[in-house]
Amino acid sequence: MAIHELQVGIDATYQQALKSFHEGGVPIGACIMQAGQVVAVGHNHRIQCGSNIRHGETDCIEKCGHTVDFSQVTLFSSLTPCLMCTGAIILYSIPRVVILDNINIHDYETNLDMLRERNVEVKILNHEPSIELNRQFQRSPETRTLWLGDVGE
Ligand SMILES: O=c1cc[nH]c(=O)[nH]1
Repeated sequence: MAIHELQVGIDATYQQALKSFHEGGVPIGACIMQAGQVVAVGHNHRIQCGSNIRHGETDCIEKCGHTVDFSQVTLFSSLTPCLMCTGAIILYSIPRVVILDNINIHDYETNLDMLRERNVEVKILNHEPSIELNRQFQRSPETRTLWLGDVGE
């Protein structure tokens, strides 16, 4: 993926994370790109919809409906995918995943192993603004419980 396309994906994903944060939600965003274009964006809806399963990644996959050929896309996520999102990536045969923060999560390495075992290309960027947003949300006393509930710790 060309550098400018990568930047488009990073920006769209981070904007979704910020959007969720400004809505009072868990700040995890995602986007799906195909042939250099963003075809869907999504973010976590734990607070906004009281949802346990609309994570950034699953929300984004859901928004693709049945019209997107998942074999041609790259999914960006502002946090390493959880087990559920890893399952969805494998289920829909998404071939590439770009992760913006692999620092603020501790038990998800096995999810990355699972993706790689299925030949999913995993690119970890460690994008500072995403890391900082997640770090603050995880550490702040007002939002810590929310974070822990969402990441299943
Ligand atoms: O992968 C994850 C983990 C927690 N929350 C999300 O939105 N996505």
